[in-house]
Amino acid sequence: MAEDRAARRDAVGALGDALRDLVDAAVRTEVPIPDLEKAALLAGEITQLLRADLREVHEIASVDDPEIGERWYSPVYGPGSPVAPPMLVEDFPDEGRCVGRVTVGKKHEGPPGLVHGGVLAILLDHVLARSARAAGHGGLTATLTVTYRRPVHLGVPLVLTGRLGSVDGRRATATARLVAEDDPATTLAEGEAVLVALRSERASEVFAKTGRAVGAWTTRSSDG
Ligand SMILES: CCCCC/C=C\C/C=C\C/C=C\C/C=C\CCCC(=O)SCCNC(=O)CCNC(=O)[C@H](O)C(C)(C)COP(=O)(O)OP(=O)(O)OC[C@H]1O[C@@H](n2cnc3c(N)ncnc32)[C@H](O)[C@@H]1OP(=O)(O)O
Repeated sequence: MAEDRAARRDAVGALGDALRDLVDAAVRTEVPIPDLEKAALLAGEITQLLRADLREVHEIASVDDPEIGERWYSPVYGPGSPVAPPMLVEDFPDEGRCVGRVTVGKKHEGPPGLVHGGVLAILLDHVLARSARAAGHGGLTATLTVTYRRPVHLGVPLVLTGRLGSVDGRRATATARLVAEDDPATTLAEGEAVLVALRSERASEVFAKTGRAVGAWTTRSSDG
């Protein structure tokens, strides 16, 4: 069974890679109209193939692990998601820190040649929530403040560092910083967040439709 899931994860990741290539080509192509029309037909065939067995919207994917919050279709880091950049994240739980590495492409463009600010916000939100989660203080983002200091260019390797700040009952704070890999001294954007763990009874309500125990966003203590 474990082996089945590993094989399925490989296949999900391979499809994700292929679809991300497709999305990149789709948002950059200047081929003639008949080729666009042909591509639309071919894409429709792929859709039919995948629709043969679909989850409901609240259902958790068989490749996921909801207890630790590993999401194979996460729009931020999910290997299976065509819309994820995807960001690769390393956790340093003892230091309350995590480091994300990502290069953002054309599909996430805002101003010409620059990364969309909303996309920077989602990347910062992820490392903020994750630095707390990795240190055992998982919660939902209650507030998120983003400061955009310099334009961030497409196609440039970026490094995001999230750091857990204070913890007070179900509430934690975190800060994050975004830099270009080749210029780590210049801050491009910063994030600050308050993360609040759901009380367990509230979590049961919020995640009821998934039909599964979802531990990663919930307080595990009785401090609620
Ligand atoms: C696949 C292979 C790759 C491998 C990857 C492997 C692993 C990946 C693993 C993990 C990934 C990790 C993490 C990243 C994950 C996700 C990041 C995305 C995060 C989100 O996308 S998340 C969605 C958006 N988010 C919401 O959907 C929240 C909606 N909202 C609510 O659900 C409530 O609003 C809530 C719960 C926030 C509060 O509700 P509540 O009823 O529990 O609150 P309550 O009043 O009891 O307050 C309790 C204490 O929090 C304080 N407090 C409350 N609100 C505050 C605020 N705004 N500012 C300051 N303090 C606040 C109070 O002051 C009190 O503090 P005190 O106890 O000291 O008085």
